[in-house]
Amino acid sequence: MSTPSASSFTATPFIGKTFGVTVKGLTKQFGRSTVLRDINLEVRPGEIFCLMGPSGSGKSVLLKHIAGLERATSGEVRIGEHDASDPDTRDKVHLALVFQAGALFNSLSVYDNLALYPREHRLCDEAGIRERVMNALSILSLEKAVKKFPSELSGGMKKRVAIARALVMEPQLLLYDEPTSELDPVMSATISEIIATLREQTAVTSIVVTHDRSLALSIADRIGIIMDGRIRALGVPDDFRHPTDPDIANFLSPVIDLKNPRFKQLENSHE
Ligand SMILES: Nc1ncnc2c1ncn2[C@@H]1O[C@H](COP(=O)(O)OP(=O)(O)OP(=O)(O)O)[C@@H](O)[C@H]1O
Repeated sequence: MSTPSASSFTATPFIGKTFGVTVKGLTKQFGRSTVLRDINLEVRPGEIFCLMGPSGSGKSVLLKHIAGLERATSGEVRIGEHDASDPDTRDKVHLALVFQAGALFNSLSVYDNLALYPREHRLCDEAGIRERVMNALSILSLEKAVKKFPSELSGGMKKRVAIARALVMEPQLLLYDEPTSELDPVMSATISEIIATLREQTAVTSIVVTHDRSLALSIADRIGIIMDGRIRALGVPDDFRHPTDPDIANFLSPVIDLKNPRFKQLENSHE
């Protein structure tokens, strides 16, 4: 299988304008549970910002607010000068999401998965759609997969198709939710390289929710760590190589203690 590398593809710069994201005093409650607590954050135009944190800490909920898929209990999210929760913002900002599971339609070929958005939004005629789709597939070295169906693809190829589908939308803001989950280290490194190269070549602002420490340390301009609904640490990758905060250190390099009584409890729960 051919895997793309930074040097093996060239992206056409899509759209000159790119947007930053401002999160101000964002709090989100679901019923009685407070999931985000007074989040303040600035993602700069053209930046790769990696958002990390333990499971359940609120990363995906924050990403959904940026995508306009959740309404804040209080506070606000702005994309450039536009309110992220205003449905009209989607007409003004080309925003694309790369979801955890790839979210491809199994009944559609790779080509039709990519063509769906421009067809539904009547962005151009079929010849224009073909050009966009083939350009995105070539950027991700996926030309040979054009007629395949998602069930015929490996996990890494599905992630690349999901990124290609996002590119067809000519995004000015790209939101990735766990782009390397369930991938082996080589494919994870390839996806990281693709995210970095796309940003380099198209200047797209990229927000990446990830558990992948090596992805964040290798490609992020800045990293934010969210714990219990709050931004607990914010900095450049070098700040996180030898963290002094014990909670951050333990999150990034957990020490596994097999004598921990929790393991005994887990064992007993399976008896
Ligand atoms: N629609 C919802 N209704 C109620 N609770 C929700 C809803 N969406 C998320 N939550 C809760 O909000 C909390 C944070 O969820 P979120 O998906 O943001 O976590 P996460 O940090 O992305 O976790 P993971 O790394 O496991 O994906 C969780 O306790 C989750 O159960």
